[in-house]
Amino acid sequence: MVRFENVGLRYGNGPEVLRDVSFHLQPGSFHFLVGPTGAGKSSLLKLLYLSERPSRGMVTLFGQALSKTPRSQLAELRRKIGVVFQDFRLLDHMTVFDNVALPLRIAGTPEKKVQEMVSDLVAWVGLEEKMHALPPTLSGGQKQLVAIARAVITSPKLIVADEPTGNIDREMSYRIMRLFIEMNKLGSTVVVATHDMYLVDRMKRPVMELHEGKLLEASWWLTPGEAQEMPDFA
Ligand SMILES: Nc1ncnc2c1ncn2[C@@H]1O[C@H](COP(=O)(O)OP(=O)(O)OP(=O)(O)O)[C@@H](O)[C@H]1O
Repeated sequence: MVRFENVGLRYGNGPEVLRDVSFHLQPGSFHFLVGPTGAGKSSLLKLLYLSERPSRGMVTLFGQALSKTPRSQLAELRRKIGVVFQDFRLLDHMTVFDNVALPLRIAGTPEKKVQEMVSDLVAWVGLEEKMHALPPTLSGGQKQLVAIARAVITSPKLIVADEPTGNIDREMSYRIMRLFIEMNKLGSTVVVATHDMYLVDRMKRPVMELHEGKLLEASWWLTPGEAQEMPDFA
């Protein structure tokens, strides 16, 4: 599903912020990505959602080596990846419904199907009553639920979340993490970068740890089958 081999990343002429990063994610797996501020978590995620290209080494996504993928085909790969950011990145002048519908409309989905899928998904994240609200009228947690709905509306194979529960209270953080678990149980591979070690400890999912741009040995791994059997929280 995802393979990194001796990957390095530098911005411009700066120092390498990721060094010799190698790992393999199986389809349907769930991983936390942790490490101190500046360790390179966001940078690693940018490589995963194709916003940066590695300076060296090899990244393979969905069986396709990125170095051999022409730029024109990157958009197609990106459509298989759902991304969630700490700061939501919603369009404030568009309703909850229209924000969530955006990826479908860009893909040319027939409007009747859009209406059906978006209504179902907004209800699934628990925001039925806010369907026609504008993002600035929502709480931070509610905005994140909208951002997650938008990220998963196309059933992406890979979901990447960068600090999705930063600045969000504990109860809402659990609700958000449950949505990622649900998506994982439906087959998406999920990677969540976080500082919230309490959440990591309670969820007992495999952890990848970065330190000064190096990936430390992962302590343990779950097969996708084992992952399906896991309780949501310990
Ligand atoms: N666009 C950029 N240009 C230059 N340097 C960058 C850029 N983005 C990140 N860096 C540098 O790369 C290093 C890793 O940053 P990154 O944001 O990936 O770390 P992080 O682990 O996500 O940190 P945090 O937990 O604070 O979000 C840092 O030294 C940072 O200053």
